Amino acid sequence: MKRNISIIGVPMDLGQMRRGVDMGPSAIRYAGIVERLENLGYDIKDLGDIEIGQAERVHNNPDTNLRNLKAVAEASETLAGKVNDVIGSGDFPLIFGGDHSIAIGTLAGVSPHYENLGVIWYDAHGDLNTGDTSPSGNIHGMPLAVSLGIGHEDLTGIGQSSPKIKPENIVIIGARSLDEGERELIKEKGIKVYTMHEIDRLGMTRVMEESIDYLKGRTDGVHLSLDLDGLDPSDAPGVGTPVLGGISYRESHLAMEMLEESGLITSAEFVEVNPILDEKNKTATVAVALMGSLFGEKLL
Ligand SMILES: NC(=[NH2+])NCCC[C@H](N)C(=O)O
Ligand SMILES: [Mn+2]
Ligand SMILES: [Mn+2]
Repeated sequence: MKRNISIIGVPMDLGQMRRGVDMGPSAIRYAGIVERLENLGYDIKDLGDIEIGQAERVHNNPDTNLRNLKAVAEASETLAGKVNDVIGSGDFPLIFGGDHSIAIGTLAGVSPHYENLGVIWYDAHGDLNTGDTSPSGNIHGMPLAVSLGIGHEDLTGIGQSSPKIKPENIVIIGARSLDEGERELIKEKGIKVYTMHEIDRLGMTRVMEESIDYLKGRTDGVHLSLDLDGLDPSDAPGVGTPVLGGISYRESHLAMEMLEESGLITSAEFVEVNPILDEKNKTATVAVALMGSLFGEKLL
């Protein structure tokens, strides 16, 4: 892992309807992320939060089924530029959400730097909806589709080119809630998914070994997009769309440690921490602990 990390906070809550997820970046900082990483010997630059337009927090647009499209698209463009600059400067970009719609901007900023960008999508959901398939109109359920070049052009058109990633370079881990259109897309594109079924059956060790092996051979950089709702709600209660039966805290630590050992990860984001829904900042604290493991924290 690179020794210099630049942090970008994205207080985005327009990709979904629950208030409070815009306070995620503050909660993660309050839980001590900077000191935690500095203690591991990293040089941290906290670039602060990007500004989110509060413009039209509205009802759904019936033509597109995309809530707050304009404001989400603008923030994504800004984030893409910042992430692009961070990688250009040689630093490791570490992004704090905010809801998962921010991955549209993150991946738009990361992708120009790699021929074959890999993505690990650690999430209860596929986030593979479009306006046509989404049951909610919430853009946080769409970023992975957008990054594949599927969806509204105001979103797929962000950054320098589209698509940002190829379907064969994606691994989804922790899925247990997929909409019909998402299931179809996964089959059509042959996206590799480890659902909770595989995690139960194979164990997290094997899931991560296989994921790492799979991505190692075909990618020249791997982005980790970790939605805290990938974890079980008992370990990460402060999320807007919790789904029972998730990945445990322990399994998640193991996953982060194995990623660290692999040396594969070149950028990362931690999203969907919602302090209003949380219990004493537990979810932000879990996020910080997982980042500790991802960046090499060891007991002995
Ligand atoms: N990033 C997330 N938490 N996404 C949840 C998405 C839920 C549902 N699939 C939807 O499209 O609305
Ligand atoms: Mn999710
Ligand atoms: Mn998600």
